[in-house]
Amino acid sequence: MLQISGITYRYPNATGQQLSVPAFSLARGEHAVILGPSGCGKSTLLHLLAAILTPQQGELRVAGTDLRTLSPRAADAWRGSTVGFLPQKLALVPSLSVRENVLMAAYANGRHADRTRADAVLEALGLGEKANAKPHQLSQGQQQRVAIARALFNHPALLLADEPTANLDDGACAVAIGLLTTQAEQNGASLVIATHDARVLAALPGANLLRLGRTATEAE
Ligand SMILES: Nc1ncnc2c1ncn2[C@@H]1O[C@H](COP(=O)(O)OP(=O)(O)OP(=O)(O)O)[C@@H](O)[C@H]1O
Repeated sequence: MLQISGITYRYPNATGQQLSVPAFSLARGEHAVILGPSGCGKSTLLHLLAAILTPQQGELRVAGTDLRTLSPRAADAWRGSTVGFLPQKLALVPSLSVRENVLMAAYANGRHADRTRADAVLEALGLGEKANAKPHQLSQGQQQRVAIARALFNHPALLLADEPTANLDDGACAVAIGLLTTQAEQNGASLVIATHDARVLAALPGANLLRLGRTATEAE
């Protein structure tokens, strides 16, 4: 599903260190956790895996596609059919209903807005009653579930989650990780979570670990 070999990335005009990612691979249906301190490049790596950014060096294959070979247009099409993204800031549109927020995944990829599928995904996430509500009428946890529904809408092979447990208490953290793993499994997707939250590791003992920016303390 995912093969990384010797990739590096530096933002244009950036003065800081470039991101260097160790060799890593992930089989279909497996889970991975990208770990590391703030600023080490976890979000940047998720953007590389989603073909939003392109590495300057190295090999990066996701779901059989060599991401470096994609034109920007082909990358957009590939992302729409292959990747579900759960951003740290959920980016729900306040003026749209919960159902319409989920359907945005279809609009964004030029697909048919399948209301029945949107409602089925919302139902599976326990939000069947909330389809017509606006995001501000939902709790934080419910809003995150809407964003998970939106990420799953296009049947992605790869589900990427950026700091999904930031600002959650222990109970909500366990619920969020349980939801992500269950939904990834039910949808046949591989799950990659970027985090600096040790609770995620504890909740996913079988996950493959990819450590970035290892500090001396962590290395001990
Ligand atoms: N668009 C950008 N242009 C230039 N530099 C950037 C850009 N985005 C991020 N960076 C820099 O790249 C480095 C990695 O940032 P990134 O957001 O990937 O880290 P992170 O590990 O996800 O951090 P956090 O845990 O705080 O979210 C940081 O030094 C950051 O300042």
